[in-house]
Amino acid sequence: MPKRLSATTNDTNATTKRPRTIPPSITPASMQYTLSHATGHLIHYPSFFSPTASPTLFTSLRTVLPWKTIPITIFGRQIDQPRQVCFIADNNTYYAYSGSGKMGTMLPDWPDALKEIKEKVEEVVGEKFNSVLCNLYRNGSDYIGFHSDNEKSLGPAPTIASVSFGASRKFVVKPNPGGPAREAGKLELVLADGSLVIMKGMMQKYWKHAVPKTSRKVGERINLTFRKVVS
Ligand SMILES: O=C(O)CCC(=O)C(=O)O
Ligand SMILES: [Fe+2]
Repeated sequence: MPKRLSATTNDTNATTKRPRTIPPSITPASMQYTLSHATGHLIHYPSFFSPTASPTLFTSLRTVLPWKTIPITIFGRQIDQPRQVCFIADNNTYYAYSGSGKMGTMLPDWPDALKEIKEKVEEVVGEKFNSVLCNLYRNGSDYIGFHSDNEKSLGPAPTIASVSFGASRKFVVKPNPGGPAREAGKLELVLADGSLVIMKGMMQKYWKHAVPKTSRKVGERINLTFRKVVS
């Protein structure tokens, strides 16, 4: 019998068989999820940035970052991504994902707000990042479909730190059908303003994640995914 999702907060250790939705009202310092057979690891800090710091950071990132609608090529066809993005990285660091083409930094220097966030995140993660892929979800129609951030350039077990500002959106994690975690359930989190999610270990190999569309009337959301491109 495979082990199911186990969720560990600061003082509880719970195992569940059903998909879990963690409402944003439950805000311990961190919630850790070991995703079946230790095939992946997800740590959720529902309120990593304070409610006073987050709106200022949102405004700064919304203004300073060069948001773009970037077409991707899927099966030879070009389509616009259903959100705006931008990529900021150290010089000579390049990244490409599912048909995006090779991207270099879209600004010559890291903006102060981004530098401040990166340093705070690096401190808790205990690793350094050299790039960030930023997403702007303009409303509930913007989304990111199920995918893994499993590009070779990130190495075999990448650590990705994902920070969210603005509107709360659902973040869904599910196991790959053929993988060792296939019998585990879905995990659903609500990623609120100021939250941090760290994904590491075999997360990108055996699991997929998504931010689905919503018919709820939601405002803008900015998400930053800090990454370390290794090759
Ligand atoms: O918006 C999010 O929370 C997830 C973004 C994401 O998965 C990605 O950029 O790879
Ligand atoms: Fe992702």
